[in-house]
Amino acid sequence: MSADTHVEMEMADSVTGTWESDDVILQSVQALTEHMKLLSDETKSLAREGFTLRGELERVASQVDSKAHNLATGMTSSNQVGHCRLQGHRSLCKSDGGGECACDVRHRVKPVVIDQASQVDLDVERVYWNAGPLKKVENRTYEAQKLSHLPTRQAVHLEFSDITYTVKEGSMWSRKRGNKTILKSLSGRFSPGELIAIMGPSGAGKSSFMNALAGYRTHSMKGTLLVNGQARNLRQFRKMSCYIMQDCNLLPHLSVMEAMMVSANLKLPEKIGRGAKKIVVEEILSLLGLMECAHTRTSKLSGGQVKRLAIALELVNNPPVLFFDEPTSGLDSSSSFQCLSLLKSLARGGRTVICTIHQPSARLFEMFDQLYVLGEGQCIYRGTMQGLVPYLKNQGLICPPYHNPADYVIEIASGEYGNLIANLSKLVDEGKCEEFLKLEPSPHSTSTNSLNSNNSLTYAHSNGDAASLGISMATKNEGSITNGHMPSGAQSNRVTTKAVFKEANGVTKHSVMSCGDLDLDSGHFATSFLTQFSVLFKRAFLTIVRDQLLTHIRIISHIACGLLIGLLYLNIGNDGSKAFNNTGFLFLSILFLMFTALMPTLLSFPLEMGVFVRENLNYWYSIKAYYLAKTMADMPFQFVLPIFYCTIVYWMTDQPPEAGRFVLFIAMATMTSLCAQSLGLLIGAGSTSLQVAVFAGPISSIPILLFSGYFVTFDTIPSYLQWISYSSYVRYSFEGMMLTIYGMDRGELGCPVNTTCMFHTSQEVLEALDLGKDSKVYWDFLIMFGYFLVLRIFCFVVLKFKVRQHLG
Ligand SMILES: Nc1ncnc2c1ncn2[C@@H]1O[C@H](COP(=O)(O)OP(=O)(O)OP(=O)(O)O)[C@@H](O)[C@H]1O
Repeated sequence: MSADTHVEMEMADSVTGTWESDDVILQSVQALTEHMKLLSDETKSLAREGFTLRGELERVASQVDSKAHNLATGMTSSNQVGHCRLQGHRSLCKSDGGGECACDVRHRVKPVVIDQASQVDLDVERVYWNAGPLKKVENRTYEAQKLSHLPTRQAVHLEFSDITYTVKEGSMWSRKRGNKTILKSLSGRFSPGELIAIMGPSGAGKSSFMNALAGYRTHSMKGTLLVNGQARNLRQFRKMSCYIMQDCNLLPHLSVMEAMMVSANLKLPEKIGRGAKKIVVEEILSLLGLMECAHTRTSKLSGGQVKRLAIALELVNNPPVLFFDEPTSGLDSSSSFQCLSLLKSLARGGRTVICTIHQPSARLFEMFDQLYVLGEGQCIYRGTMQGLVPYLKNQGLICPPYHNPADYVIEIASGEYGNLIANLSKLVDEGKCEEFLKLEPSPHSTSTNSLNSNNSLTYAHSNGDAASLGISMATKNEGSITNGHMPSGAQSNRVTTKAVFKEANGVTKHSVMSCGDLDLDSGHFATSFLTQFSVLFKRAFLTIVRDQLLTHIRIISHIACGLLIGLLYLNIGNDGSKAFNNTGFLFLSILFLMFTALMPTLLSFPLEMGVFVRENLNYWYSIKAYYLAKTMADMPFQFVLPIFYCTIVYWMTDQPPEAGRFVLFIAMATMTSLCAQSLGLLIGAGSTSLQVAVFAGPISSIPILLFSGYFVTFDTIPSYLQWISYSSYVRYSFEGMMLTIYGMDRGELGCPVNTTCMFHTSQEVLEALDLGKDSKVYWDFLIMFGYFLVLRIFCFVVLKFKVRQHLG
């Protein structure tokens, strides 16, 4: 194949052509086969030498052996190795084993100039798919690296030095209050394309370290953190990275596809159409094995699926840096393996993948490329997974045979072999680990290896290949980003453009994003405030409609309790002998409306807080957009439900049959409900847990009810406590309702024959409850509206505070 070949594919569904053998590919396959055999021999000899994990190595050796054999067998049938001559152009399609070949072409690929070396690499990859025996091997790892429709991103190198994190210890009032240093002068470098594990015993500082790297603990953190050679800009960095927490908080009432579309609509630029976003979403879902449950509600997913969905949600905008806090926690060994395989393939795609891990099994441990081992907040080893055992051996710490090296290093970090942490940390500082920093091929990484033009075994991420994996790598070959410096503005776009063309040149990579679609360098959100609001409003509305607790039970209870209360106080509204009962009915109605608005909010909002914090920290949207959407989406229900209730009870209890009074009654009821819900939001946002919220909600209602003027009239309240009465919104609600029913010159009340009536006029009822002539319904309404606004503003401030707290 000559250099500078032009390749073009036409848009078509399925086309056939003539199959041709290709000597270049045959040569490449032969070379690859030799390498696989070599690898197999090396693995076998390692196993023979009694290297740790003997069984595992032998298994790998036999697998490599059989793959090499299969490949060699596939090669003997020359018609399976070659090119499809299609519509006058050479293309890379499947052979049917005979002279015909078929091609499923879905996209137009612009003509691109390709060089011979990269074409050889690509052809070899094709052979993996075309050669009969190998085609049967499902290789999700390989697939995971592609993510061809994701926006292209620049790879990110993280470099940190002298990271120190100190917290205040002891209570605020204690004399013994002092500082505790959790992270002690940590330095290192994390590169793209590698799966990095932060390991250490419990309390070693893994989470604190990752928080510091991710930018979630910045106030008490000291040290330098460079992103592609430049000081980290926190806003930019948060936009280009994502943090997947241990507890994957998801909204339970959305399906997997709906949740993904919300993510796509918020994280991808607005100019990208819905169809294109759907392609991105479907690609990620099928890659992560979630396509089968695309229409399943997230509450019905298994633990492993929840983890994968949490990853999928963040992958939408293809962040080049991924942080995972204990990604395997709560998963069985098989799901843990799958989860780490996925992370590894994401790393192989050019991403920088960093996870904390407690104590991985030998099988999981082997999957990591780089380790950063912590003990008491100090680094005791940093280097490759393979380098750990030799390094420790150099220090006189010999890992016993058949012992998991991960367990061994954790035992060392826990002090089981004496207090070695200070010494080991000193050795790391002296650079004794440096020789173990270089990544060497591991038996498990065969799927990510490819042949370069020199036919030497290299990692996929070590040259331009990474561009075809969705992330453009900052390597020596990349012109202006030679030194790992992140280019800005046009320069950045140029690099991305190059990557996109490389994709086109590649096999079937067609990013639906055009270059420059993603403005990574700005610290702004991907979408405008209006888009954020509309996406979040739709999501919140859908969630409320589907939420049985919040909506279905509330609708039923408003109707059922309305009927029950209506029957209990049937036809008493105009009876002068039952005026006290009628005031009881009004107060009971307020109580009912108050608690039916307060309790569901208290129960649901703290659970939603986790989702909000995660999404906000991962830079999906602004707090303002979320809060406004959440508040507005609930508004229709806050109007409709009191209308249901009031319509039933007002007429059943025979209140004055006047339209004006009826509308005012509904208005006061709605405002009561809104105030109660706002209080619920405030308590829910401010509470540290659901239990605290459920306790604090009803307790906070006690003074509000006590000072409402129903149990104790205003004049009876001691003067030094009367101010509390002004802060009780129920006081205004009750007063407003009383004035609505008995005020506005209602006149005489009915008095049945042969009955002694305590009250003959409505004015007498109002005076009995200290509701003087100067009380006005509209004032009560306005004060409640002000109360509602103040509570909502407080809630917003609390939400902001909570996010700040997380940012440390
Ligand atoms: N805000 C804080 N105030 C006081 N101590 C803290 C604070 N945050 C963390 N620590 C302490 O710092 C140490 C490291 O905590 P960290 O959560 O980072 O450990 P870890 O290695 O992630 O532990 P685990 O594996 O158990 O989650 C612990 O001893 C913890 O108690």
